[in-house]
Amino acid sequence: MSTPIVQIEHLSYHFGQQLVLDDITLEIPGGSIYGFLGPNGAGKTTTLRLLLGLLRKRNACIRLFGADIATNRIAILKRVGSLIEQPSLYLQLTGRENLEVFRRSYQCPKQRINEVLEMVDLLDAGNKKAGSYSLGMKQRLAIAVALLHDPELLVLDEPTNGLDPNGIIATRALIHHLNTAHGKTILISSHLLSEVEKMATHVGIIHKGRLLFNGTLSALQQLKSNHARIEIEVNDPDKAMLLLKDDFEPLYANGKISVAFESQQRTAQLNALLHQQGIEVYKIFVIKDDLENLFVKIINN
Ligand SMILES: Nc1ncnc2c1ncn2[C@@H]1O[C@H](COP(=O)(O)OP(=O)(O)OP(=O)(O)O)[C@@H](O)[C@H]1O
Repeated sequence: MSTPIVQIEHLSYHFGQQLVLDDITLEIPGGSIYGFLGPNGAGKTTTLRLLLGLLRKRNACIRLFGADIATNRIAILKRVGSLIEQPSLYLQLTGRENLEVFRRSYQCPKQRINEVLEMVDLLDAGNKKAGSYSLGMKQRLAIAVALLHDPELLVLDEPTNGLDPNGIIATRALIHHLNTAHGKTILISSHLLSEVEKMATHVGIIHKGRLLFNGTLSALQQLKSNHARIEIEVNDPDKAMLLLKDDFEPLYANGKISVAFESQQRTAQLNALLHQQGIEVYKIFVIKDDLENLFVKIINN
């Protein structure tokens, strides 16, 4: 297996007396979109700042591309593009001129400006002043700046924050495109599970400085289906409750019976049992806890 692009081992961090990160261990595989998810104040930005060497800690075990950030910061940052704090754009300059300013300091070839404008879908708006851009366009221009030196890893802190629905969709599409068409590994933080669920291949859930989940999105969704229930609507709920009581631990609420989902076979058994006892089954379906509920459950554990 190839070395993960990011490896954090047992990372803790204090601001004064406050423990902000508590023994964080995670890995981000190359080629992934890693959604770093947590409510406000969970410790996402602090983790990202430590990762990029913007905050320092002695003996923190943080490796990017297999090298320790503490001793290889400059070499590592050449391979990383990031958007952590507010994008620092010159609003009186055009999108193209903004890129030219950064291109000179990064010493990238001139043609790179057109390439990154195209990547973020701003080629047509490149000659307009950044001050006239929508928030979503400004965000895309800032991402274009982060892409100038052709980084392998892109770190974006809450990239959809404050955007309108169209801006959110465009940013999501851009992240997906950068990953699939340009091979970028992307780390995005977010406080919205629904957002992460739409973009990420891998997920880390952080709450109060502790990492509660780290794995693939499908593993998280598997966890979700383990929380699924079967809902049943019948002509005689009282009789059905009696029948199911011993084997299925049914719950009754709002005129509906529900039992924990175990397997399709078990669902068929339940249906057959009700049918054999003369109960008419009007509806029987699996309801999955949406990830939002699961997230709340995970963080409340
Ligand atoms: N420079 C700082 N000095 C002191 N405390 C800080 C500092 N930066 C962050 N904190 C505290 O550390 C904790 C984690 O903050 P952090 O910004 O990492 O969280 P977050 O998950 O990124 O949340 P948000 O989405 O609100 O930015 C919070 O309690 C915050 O108040």
